[in-house]
Amino acid sequence: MVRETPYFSYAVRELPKGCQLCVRGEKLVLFTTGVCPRDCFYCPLSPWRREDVVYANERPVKRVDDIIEEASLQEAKGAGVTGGDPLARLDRTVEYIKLLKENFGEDFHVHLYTTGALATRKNLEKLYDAGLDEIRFHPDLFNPNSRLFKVEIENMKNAFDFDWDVGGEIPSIPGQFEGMKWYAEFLDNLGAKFLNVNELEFSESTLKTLLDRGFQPVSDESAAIKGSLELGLKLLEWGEENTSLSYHLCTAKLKDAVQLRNRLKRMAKKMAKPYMEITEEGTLRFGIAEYGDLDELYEFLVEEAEVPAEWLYVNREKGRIEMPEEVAVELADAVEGDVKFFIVEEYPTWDGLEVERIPLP
Ligand SMILES: C[S@@+](CC[C@H](N)C(=O)[O-])C[C@H]1O[C@@H](n2cnc3c(N)ncnc32)[C@H](O)[C@@H]1O
Ligand code: SF4
Repeated sequence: MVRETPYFSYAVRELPKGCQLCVRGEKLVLFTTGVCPRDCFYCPLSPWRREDVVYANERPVKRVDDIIEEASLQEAKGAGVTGGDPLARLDRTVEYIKLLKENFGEDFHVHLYTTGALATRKNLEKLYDAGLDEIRFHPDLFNPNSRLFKVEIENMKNAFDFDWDVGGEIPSIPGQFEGMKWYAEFLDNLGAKFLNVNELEFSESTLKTLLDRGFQPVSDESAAIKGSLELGLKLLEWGEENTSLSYHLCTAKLKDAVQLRNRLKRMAKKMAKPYMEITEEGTLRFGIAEYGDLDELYEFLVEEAEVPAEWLYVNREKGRIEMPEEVAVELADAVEGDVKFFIVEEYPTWDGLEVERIPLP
């Protein structure tokens, strides 16, 4: 039976270990390069992420310590190594896997996504020796006449010489059932453990291409593509009968509502300053005051408005003074002039993305 998980996704048999940690927000997302030998029409990466850049979650990585710091803040129990194709910068990827294992121990679970184009036996051996626990292949399945597809499929066979979990991970593309079935059978015959299927989503950079190809979003509020989820479910039903693989159909809703929220909540506990409230969604909520001269504003708030200094934090980078929500509400009522007060909600992430701003009268 295909079962619905508590995370708005669907599964047949056991969830891969990498997914079990990811849905709980316990996986660091380690993007080791945007470089990739492929050019999938559905590639979600923005143009600046297609470059040779490194990120740990949303944090740009300048030094290896940035990776350790981010993983510690998140209290991560593992990492998903992604890209691009992490094998396009193999030495860097190997170095980071070793670093994580050295700092957080052997049990820190690391899985990696790859096209397979560069998965020679020698390269896989380096990843295995670094401690990689799980590898997921995404070959050019929807372009089966390409030269790369043949190389990727050949290379995948090398992965079965090592004692780690091997699986596939592909998007569910409406109209491509035959290809997806073929891949499930191929994996099953090789002795793979699982096939993960992702509900297809558009991103800013692919919306036009997907619309031109006749795909439609499921609604105005969602990035998911119509028919992808249903096709994924059909594959899971077929796969349960015809293969012995485990399947996980990862939905757009899981990524937004569960995985991201759980990761944010873990981060929020570490990032929240005393005057910030952690919301149900894992965002940080607090009050702010904005005014041209922050020093003048600070002096006014402490001396004239008699706000205890320990309730205030001058954030020069963002040009504002931060405080508890209730204090901002009271001050907005009492203070006249050009000072502007707001309640804001931000992600507890490195970039502190603002998701809500309520002006106070
Ligand atoms: C974002 S990629 C990262 C690793 C690598 N770039 C790749 O494509 O395999 C991870 C997985 O996302 C899936 N994916 C790629 N494009 C997608 C899209 N537009 N919507 C949903 N899933 C997608 C693929 O199944 C892929 O294995
Ligand atoms: S393999 Fe991944 S990164 Fe590479 S083009 Fe395809 S979706 Fe983009």
